Amino acid sequence: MAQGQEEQPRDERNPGVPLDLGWLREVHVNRSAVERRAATLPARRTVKREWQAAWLLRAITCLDLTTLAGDDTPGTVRRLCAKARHPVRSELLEALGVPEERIQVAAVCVYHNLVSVAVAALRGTQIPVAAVSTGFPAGQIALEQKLAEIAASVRAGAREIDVVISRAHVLTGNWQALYDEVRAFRMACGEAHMKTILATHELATLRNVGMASLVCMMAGADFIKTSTGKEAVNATLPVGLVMTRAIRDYYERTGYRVGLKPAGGIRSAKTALDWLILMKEELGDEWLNSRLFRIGASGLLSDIERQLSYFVTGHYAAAHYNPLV
Ligand SMILES: O=C[C@H](O)COP(=O)(O)O
Repeated sequence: MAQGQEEQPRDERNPGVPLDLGWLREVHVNRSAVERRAATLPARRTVKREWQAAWLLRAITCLDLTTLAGDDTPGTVRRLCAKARHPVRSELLEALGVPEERIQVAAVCVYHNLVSVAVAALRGTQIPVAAVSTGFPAGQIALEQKLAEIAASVRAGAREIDVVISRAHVLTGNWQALYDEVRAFRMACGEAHMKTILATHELATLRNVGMASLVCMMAGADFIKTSTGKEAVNATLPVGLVMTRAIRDYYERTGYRVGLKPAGGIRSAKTALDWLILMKEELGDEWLNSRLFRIGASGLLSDIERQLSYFVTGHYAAAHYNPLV
């Protein structure tokens, strides 16, 4: 944080700052150093067995429980919302001594046409609905349509909006265009929190990932998110490392904390723990909560529940006992 700058109150949103091209020019990424560090992260800090259940429950509270499939129906969204209300079987929580009301997912994430179904299904809970808007996943529609999608999602009750950036702005180095686009998204979101999806695998270089991360934060992103889940490669630790370093840099210079959301292909409890370790190592305990960390996943919860069951009973439950979420 710049000298003399006030500490950001914990709940204050990042308002964004003017685009600073000089700052972007300072971004350098040494790919092999990043890959080396990312490879050692999981090994550096294995979670002790007695803490594993607590870490897994923490991962659930940071989970954006997601369904983003072509065959989504109101019925599948309602089932997902029922799971969001009770992500872990009562008897497991009881055995772990954790009150049921303490464990809820962070959000339910759906396509924007299904927002109203999810909002209705989650009524009476604090769980927000997140909508993927702006021409998800490719973002290849006109800006006016993107803004209209955001507005429609907000009207339908989404309290969080996951937007995709135009990869072309990054690939052509048009940082002003990227800044203006994300700024317009943020204005359209209003009070809804905005997660900016970088689709990192389509940005060509890790330096581009670092620069795009900064531009999105300068334009007022509440979160930066790795992937849509639809790219050929989605959330990876090297990309996460570059993004957490950008978040740290942004915090040190502006005093504003921005969150990270890895998403796409995170299906095992072990991978979820790796991401928690990355956050702890790179950004500290301050970031280990749903205000600043989310995991976007459609198929992770069942493995976490399986591992919790193993922790409690000492053996894995038969497959037919595990939920299909
Ligand atoms: O934003 C979330 C992702 O689309 C989820 O991807 P996934 O289905 O690979 O877990």
